[in-house]
Amino acid sequence: MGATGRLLNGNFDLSKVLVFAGTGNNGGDGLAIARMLHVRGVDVTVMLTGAEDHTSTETAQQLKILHYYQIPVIPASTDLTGYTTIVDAIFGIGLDRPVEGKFADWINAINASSAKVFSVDVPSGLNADTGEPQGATVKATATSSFAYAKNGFVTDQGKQYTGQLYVEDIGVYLDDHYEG
Ligand SMILES: NC(=O)C1=CN([C@@H]2O[C@H](COP(=O)(O)OP(=O)(O)OC[C@H]3O[C@@H](n4cnc5c(N)ncnc54)[C@H](O)[C@@H]3O)[C@@H](O)[C@H]2O)[C@@H](O)CC1
Ligand SMILES: [K+]
Repeated sequence: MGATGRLLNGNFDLSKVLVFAGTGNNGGDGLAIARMLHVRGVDVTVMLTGAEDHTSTETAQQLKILHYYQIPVIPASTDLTGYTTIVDAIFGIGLDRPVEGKFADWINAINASSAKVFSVDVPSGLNADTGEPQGATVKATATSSFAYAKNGFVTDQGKQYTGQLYVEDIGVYLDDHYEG
């Protein structure tokens, strides 16, 4: 079952969903989830942490598709009133420095909201290798991790951030190798 399936499994109130997306590929995964929820009739809004013309190639492609579907894409904000589920797609394994400033404000707002939080690949702000928070870090209700459970998710500290952990098969494995 993919990440979207975890959201559709009945444990999340999907009356009004917010996808909080970064401009890297983790955000792109969030945008793909937004589209899949939209085509299933879910009311979904996307908040983007940066400018639309400063996204990764994959994320730019996903944005184009969202615009085709007329899914609302608005600037990131700390006003999260009314959302029943928040999909956290700000940072994944590309986190490379502590989370500060407006990113910390957004993550603190996500943690303070009454919505359930579903993290894409990694709870944003968590160092996936060590399980240590790098500044403000999302505390998820559940996390769908792609391909394998990161080392940091099995530490006592890491588990406090991932919530229920799912591992999604995306067709890549740790022992993949090529013989040529
Ligand atoms: N690598 C792979 O094989 C795959 C990656 N995928 C997705 O791609 C993600 C990784 O994507 P990326 O490498 O684009 O990285 P991310 O999307 O995790 O984040 C990278 C962006 O965040 C910025 N950033 C990092 N730390 C920051 C901080 N503390 N404050 C502000 N900005 C910060 C970086 O400058 C960069 O712009 C994975 O977590 C996963 O969701 C999946 O789509 C499947 C395959
Ligand atoms: K994330």
